[in-house]
Amino acid sequence: MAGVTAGMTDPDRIWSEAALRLRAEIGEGPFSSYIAPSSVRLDGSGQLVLVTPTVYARDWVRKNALRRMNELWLGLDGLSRRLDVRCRAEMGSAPPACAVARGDAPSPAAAVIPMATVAPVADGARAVRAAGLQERLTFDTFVEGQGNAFALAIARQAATWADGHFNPIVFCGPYGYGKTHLLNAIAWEAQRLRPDAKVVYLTAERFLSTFVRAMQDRSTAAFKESLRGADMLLIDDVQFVGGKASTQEELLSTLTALIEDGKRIVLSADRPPMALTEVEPRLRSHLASGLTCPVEPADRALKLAVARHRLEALGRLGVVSGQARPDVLEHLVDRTPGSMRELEGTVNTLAAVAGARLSSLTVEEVKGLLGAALRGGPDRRITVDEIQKTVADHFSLKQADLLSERRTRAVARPRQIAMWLCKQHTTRSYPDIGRRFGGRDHTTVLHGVRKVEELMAADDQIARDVEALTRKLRG
Ligand SMILES: Nc1ncnc2c1ncn2[C@@H]1O[C@H](COP(=O)(O)OP(=O)(O)OP(=O)(O)O)[C@@H](O)[C@H]1O
Repeated sequence: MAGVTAGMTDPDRIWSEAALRLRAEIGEGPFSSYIAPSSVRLDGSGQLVLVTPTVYARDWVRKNALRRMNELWLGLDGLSRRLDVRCRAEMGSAPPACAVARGDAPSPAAAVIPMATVAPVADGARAVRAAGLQERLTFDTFVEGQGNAFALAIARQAATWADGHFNPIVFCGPYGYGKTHLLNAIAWEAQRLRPDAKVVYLTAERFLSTFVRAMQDRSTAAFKESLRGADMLLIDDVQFVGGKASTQEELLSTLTALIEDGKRIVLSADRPPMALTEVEPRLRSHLASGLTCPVEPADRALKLAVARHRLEALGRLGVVSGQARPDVLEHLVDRTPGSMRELEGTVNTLAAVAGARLSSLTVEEVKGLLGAALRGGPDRRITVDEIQKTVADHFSLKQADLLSERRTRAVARPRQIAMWLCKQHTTRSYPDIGRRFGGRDHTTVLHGVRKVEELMAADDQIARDVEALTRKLRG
């Protein structure tokens, strides 16, 4: 995990690193067929795009690698940009990303990202370890506040491998307030303190998909071995194993084996373990047997501190210069409803539009620059009901259609969009959203949210619908 620079901005370097990891994960065959012949470029609107040689390759990437590629990219990119994928015929003669993203004049001679120089594939163990860890998420970048002070203290302690470590430690709390950040920070720090230890971080979804693939390939022994050799195992969003009996069983036996061997387990979930009703009781009680550590939603003071911190980090990367005025920061925070994730989005947008002018910007100018992005008032809460009504109205449906069993695309797609909006604009968990959509399972919601994320990158009409709905909801 060592040797990678935190918060890079040069698309060349980000892509070399992201591609290296992707190659280790998807294997040499698909990588050399679909990814290696592709290059990262900027389109006319400043969007970073992976350009594939053919339509077939584009569709393959979209279906099999885009999501993961974006996770890897986001983990490395100091500007939190996302990658789209298009085929060469759709792009015309867009310039290579490296020149434009740095703000240089686009140079026709600038090379596309040289895939041939991607370093050799990492060994399997390293790939498991590094998969999904984000360079930016360390203790240095985590801001302490009232709602997270206890969690931060426990996380720091866990990272030191101190004796008396509760096993497992479960960080729990609503979406977007720093659980993933803490798990990443623990993993980086623990690995820094004991470079020879095997620190394994993965999301529960990754646990699930890797396990399912291992069952299909009849390679579960290798899967078990890769996890059971861990000195510290961190699993993020553990609620997502709910409902899958064999995966839960596998997780339970992994946890028991590691705990018996005195290895460290750190998990995160959107609720306290005993409230994870979709998780099998034996696993649930194992999860609850260590220390449950809440990560509370941030108050205004913490949000202000995080916004300031983020702008300072962007300043160090040369994206902005100077500091924002305190009233500008307050305006930003008060007009950005939702979690830290939404706040980071607004801060990034401000940084991108303000650049060198940041310190001189007034609230009025920020309103002018970010108008549409900042319409949410300080006390405005968007509800699931409101989202359902707005979406139904937008697509000329009835609210009841969204809650019904109907699966035709004309109903299913708006339903998925409504689910995605609920995840973005409310603090409700996946199971909670599922219940509000006619008692659907949380995996259906997760699938819907993912689908919309994929479609937004691939389908302009969906992106426009989502944008229009977001505008309507923000009022
Ligand atoms: N205290 C904090 N200091 C700095 N950044 C923070 C803090 N809390 C959250 N963030 C940032 O907010 C974003 C969302 O946080 P994170 O992904 O850790 O949330 P989460 O609780 O894991 O959400 P989910 O349940 O969806 O996984 C991240 O980019 C993270 O760096």
